[in-house]
Amino acid sequence: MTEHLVDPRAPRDLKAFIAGLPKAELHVHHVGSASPRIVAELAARHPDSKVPTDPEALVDYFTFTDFAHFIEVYLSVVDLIRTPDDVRLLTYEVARDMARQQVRYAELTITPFSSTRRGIEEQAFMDAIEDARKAAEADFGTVLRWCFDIPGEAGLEAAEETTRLATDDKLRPEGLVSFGLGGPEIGVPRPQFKPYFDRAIAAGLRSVPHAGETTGPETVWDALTHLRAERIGHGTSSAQDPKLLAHLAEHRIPLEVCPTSNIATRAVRTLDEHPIKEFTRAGVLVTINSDDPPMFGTDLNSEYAVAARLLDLDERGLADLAKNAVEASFHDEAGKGRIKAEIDTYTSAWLAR
Ligand SMILES: O=C(O)c1cccc(C(=O)CC[C@H]2O[C@@H](n3cnc4c(=O)[nH]cnc43)[C@H](O)[C@@H]2O)c1
Ligand SMILES: [Zn+2]
Repeated sequence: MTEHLVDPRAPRDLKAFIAGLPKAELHVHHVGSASPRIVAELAARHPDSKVPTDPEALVDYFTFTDFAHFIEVYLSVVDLIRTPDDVRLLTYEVARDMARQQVRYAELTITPFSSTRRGIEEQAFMDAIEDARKAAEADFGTVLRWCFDIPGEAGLEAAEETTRLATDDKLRPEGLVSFGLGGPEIGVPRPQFKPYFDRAIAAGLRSVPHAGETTGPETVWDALTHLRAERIGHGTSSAQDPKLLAHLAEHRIPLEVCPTSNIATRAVRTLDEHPIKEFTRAGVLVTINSDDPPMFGTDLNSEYAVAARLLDLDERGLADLAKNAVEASFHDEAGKGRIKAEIDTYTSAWLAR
């Protein structure tokens, strides 16, 4: 599956290099990572769902007219996750798919509000993700960490619930490192979430809201000013504001760039028009991510191949890109050092062949 998804325009050797390159992923959604294999298994458990299980039909189902349509389809897949065992299966199998792509570390964005409001008991939800996290690390060697995000469109009730789940000492899972804000941006101003981000940050979580995916650069400024963002999810429209690009570069605020996602949700018209090159030219730290890979017909390896083409990168350039993600992650310093050393060893061995 991974092989045919890699950008067919990337030189063949570069594809093989990417496939073996140790990687970290910082922007990837839990439910949005459910592969056709996982969706089929969940749908078999809950046959009343309208989500097709046939992979051919899924390709059509995962073709979006706009961002609102994407969220509608996304929530129909959320409806397939009904029990703690569904949560565990999804999480563990997503880690298996990541390990196949040599992902050593991933921060998975989870929306606990969507699950608890659908009736999954909160402690059982936390136990399921933690159980899967530990099993995935033991079985596949992939380290998982969590970002709990507020589904902004669901309002302040969702913000309150997400903050409570993320900061309650008894509930808060060990793997939780960050706090986010997802869903549509239009009509969902960032500043209203300041009190919730303040509480999450006070509890030791890092701030990583989505911003500038479907609205302009002012949303990115809001995320920086009001939500004290340490990284920006997407930040695509930052390219429209040179002062903002300079600020991101100066303050080393990384962007979590997800090129194919931006095309699939029609935030950007074509890959060739994607502003990633403007980001690197301005000195902004760019990380490459897949967002909701099966829904967008991609995977992390394909996104690296896209980046190689758009940024004209060779193997060393790709290795630097992979190291950017490790550097921008919230992994501990020892863990970061191990993955960066592995990237260097792999790259040197590849180039010495
Ligand atoms: O769960 C609900 O009942 C609910 C009610 C109202 C609104 C929502 C949402 O807006 C959920 C959004 C959902 O989308 C996830 N997501 C996945 N990919 C992206 C992305 O590229 N940009 C923004 N959000 C994204 C997000 O994590 C939320 O889980 C839910
Ligand atoms: Zn996202």
